[in-house]
Amino acid sequence: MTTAAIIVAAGRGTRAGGDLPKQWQGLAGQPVLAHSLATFAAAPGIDRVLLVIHPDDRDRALALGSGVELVVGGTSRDASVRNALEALAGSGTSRVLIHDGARPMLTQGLIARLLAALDHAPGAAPAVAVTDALWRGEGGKVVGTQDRTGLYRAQTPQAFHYDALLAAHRGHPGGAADDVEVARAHGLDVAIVEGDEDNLKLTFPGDFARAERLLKERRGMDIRLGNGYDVHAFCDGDHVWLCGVKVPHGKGLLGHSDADVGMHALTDAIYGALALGDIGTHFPPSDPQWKGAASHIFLRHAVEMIAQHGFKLANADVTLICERPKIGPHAAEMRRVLADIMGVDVARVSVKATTSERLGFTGREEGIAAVATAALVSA
Ligand SMILES: Nc1ccn([C@@H]2O[C@H](COP(=O)(O)OP(=O)(O)OP(=O)(O)O)[C@@H](O)[C@H]2O)c(=O)n1
Ligand SMILES: C[C@](O)(CO)[C@H](O)COP(=O)(O)O
Repeated sequence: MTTAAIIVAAGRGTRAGGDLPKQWQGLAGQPVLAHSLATFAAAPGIDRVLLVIHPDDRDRALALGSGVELVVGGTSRDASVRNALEALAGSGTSRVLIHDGARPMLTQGLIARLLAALDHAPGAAPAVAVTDALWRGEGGKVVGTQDRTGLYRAQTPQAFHYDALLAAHRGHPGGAADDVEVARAHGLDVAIVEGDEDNLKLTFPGDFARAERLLKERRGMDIRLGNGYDVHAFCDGDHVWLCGVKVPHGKGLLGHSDADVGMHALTDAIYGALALGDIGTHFPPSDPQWKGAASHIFLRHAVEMIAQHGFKLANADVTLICERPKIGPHAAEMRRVLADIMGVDVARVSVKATTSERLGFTGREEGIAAVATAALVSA
């Protein structure tokens, strides 16, 4: 039995506003769509995932990574679903789950309930019973009440036997609100499965804040720790750059960039906490544009990555290892500069130093080493 998930994401999200269609806007550090894609990708019983996109969004969709099959959508939701169903024709698909890309909060539990329900019905869809009183309104006044008995709020994913839903779509004139409407027009029974109050559809701008709150609650506290280590050799010169501060010294530090060993270690600690490689991954030394570059460019990039991945910096600790120059007189300024670049309170940034008791390359004053730790917490 082959089961495909179809995520419809070809709409323009006009009611939600924003610079991008709602399904491509950021939510907890990722595009909205990435949340439901990840849930389907990890769900037992789901064999394929098709993402239905607007032609303008192809590059964004490709950037989501491999494993997702792209289908171009139509000018209405039901046309978008139909395109994906047709793309599956002849593939041996037996069951399909149709999901709004604008509903990032779906759970594997809901997917499992729907698949189980398909054993007993050609269609199954989640819904939440209406619990509030219902009114009719006119001109800002209540003009009547509506019996709420037997009323439900429809959600997605909506699950069907594939052949039956394809036939239903082929026979439908268009204009349906959802696939349950299309299926019922074709005479299919659709079982109501317990929905999830949190499985909201992002429709208006305010819905993003609610989804963000719910996702944070669901994830709980996530803590990431990274370490960084760097060494630069001394060369001729009259100053060194350490943690963003120009320190007068009888030698300079040799490096492709400004050789700020402390800032490099800190930058690598942040990349490490996010499992994003190191400075060389993002700013290859083979690339001449980074020759002599100020290291705050690297640190700023790493800090941008923190926010993009849904974290914030809890604290950072840098230790410089050298006999000279003496760091103590500059440590407060170094902390201030680093905190400023990272946009955090200076109390969250520590810079300290140690000698290596004249042992090793730092003891022989051949160079300076630095180690750093960065702790990130979910934002
Ligand atoms: N031509 C369309 C229209 C809608 N959808 C998708 O259907 C889902 C539910 O639709 P809705 O919330 O109405 O999204 P939009 O049409 O994008 O929103 P709006 O009506 O505010 O423009 C969304 O994931 C949307 O991307 C689609 O794939 N193709
Ligand atoms: C399919 C749906 O999500 C069910 O609630 C909904 O009908 C689609 O969104 P729209 O706002 O009605 O276009």
